[in-house]
Amino acid sequence: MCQPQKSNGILTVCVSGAAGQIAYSLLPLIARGDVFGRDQPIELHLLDIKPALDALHGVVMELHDCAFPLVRNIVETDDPMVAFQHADVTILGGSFPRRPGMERRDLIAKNVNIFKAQGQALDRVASKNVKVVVVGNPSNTNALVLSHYAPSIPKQNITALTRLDQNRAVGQIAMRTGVNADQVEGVAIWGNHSATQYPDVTHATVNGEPVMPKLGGRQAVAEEFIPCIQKRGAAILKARGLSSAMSAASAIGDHLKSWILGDSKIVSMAVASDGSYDVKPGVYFSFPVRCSAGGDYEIVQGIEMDEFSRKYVSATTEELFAERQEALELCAV
Ligand SMILES: NC(=O)c1ccc[n+]([C@@H]2O[C@H](COP(=O)([O-])OP(=O)(O)OC[C@H]3O[C@@H](n4cnc5c(N)ncnc54)[C@H](O)[C@@H]3O)[C@@H](O)[C@H]2O)c1
Ligand SMILES: O=C(O)C[C@H](O)C(=O)O
Repeated sequence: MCQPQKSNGILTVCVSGAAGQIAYSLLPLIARGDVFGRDQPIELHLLDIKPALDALHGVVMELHDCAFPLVRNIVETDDPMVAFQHADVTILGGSFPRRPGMERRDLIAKNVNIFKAQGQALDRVASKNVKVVVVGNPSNTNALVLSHYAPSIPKQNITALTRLDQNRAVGQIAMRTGVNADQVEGVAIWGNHSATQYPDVTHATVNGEPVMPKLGGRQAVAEEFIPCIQKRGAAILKARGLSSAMSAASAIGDHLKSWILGDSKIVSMAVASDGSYDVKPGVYFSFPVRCSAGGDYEIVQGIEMDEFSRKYVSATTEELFAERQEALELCAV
């Protein structure tokens, strides 16, 4: 069950980047009750930057036109202090996009400023029990910066989205083996939401049978399946001319539903590393987690990791610590 901070039982859900394309697919899912439950009334706090406020107002007009019974109030603003006020759940999609010629460091620099300001605002006005999912890229490192500037919010309440990568892996397995997606189990995403992520199928099954041979064995998985998932975002961008939005929104809904309402299945989320699987504390790293109702989760322990998997986990860990170093240097400026 959700535990709204407000005594009237209304859950305050903040969406940043609310005039953007992910929000356009996500807001109806939330407003209809598909994420937090069909009996959970909500107040929407929609945040975007000043130049996008007219577009945001158009989105709000459409939300009114949908006449969703669960939506009790809508706030539209360009001020994070207003948007995060009493927020129970915050979805952070607003970020600076990569432009041609930008180096990764430039992208991190632009986003450090955004997530610094948002972290400080969250720290001051959000519920101390707020649940945050960072979506804007580079999402794991943006989550780290946010957490750095929001010391009063427990680190475990801040997460970044890798459920899209998990869903992509499940979708590919289902397609390649000719089954429905719900017949696939045990896929895990490790590390960064980037091309170094490790979509791990070493323990995955289809109808209870190991997936690896069905995908053609380790070499085929290494040469075809893993790169397909790692580069799926770029492939969609190339095909659509826009980055993924419907699938991202659907994955955000899945992430929050598992986290807030609990899930009998193991799912992947980027969470604060705690030394599990030799990933030192200090980064937001995607692990397989088990979510219990009410917003608690734990990193699943004891998953056997062979040499094949260790190599990938080590590469994505290295990338995240390099991003951390760059971000913290920029924070110190
Ligand atoms: N983690 C994932 O799995 C995943 C998947 C897909 C997309 N993404 C990322 O999610 C982000 C949003 O994607 P989109 O397709 O909705 O982008 P979009 O460009 O359509 O929308 C982004 C919105 O954010 C707003 N914005 C920019 N700076 C802001 C700020 N400081 N505060 C509030 N709002 C701000 C923009 O005005 C815009 O309306 C991008 O960074 C994208 O790369 C992540
Ligand atoms: O927006 C992007 O760069 C791609 C996005 O993160 C995705 O995985 O689709």
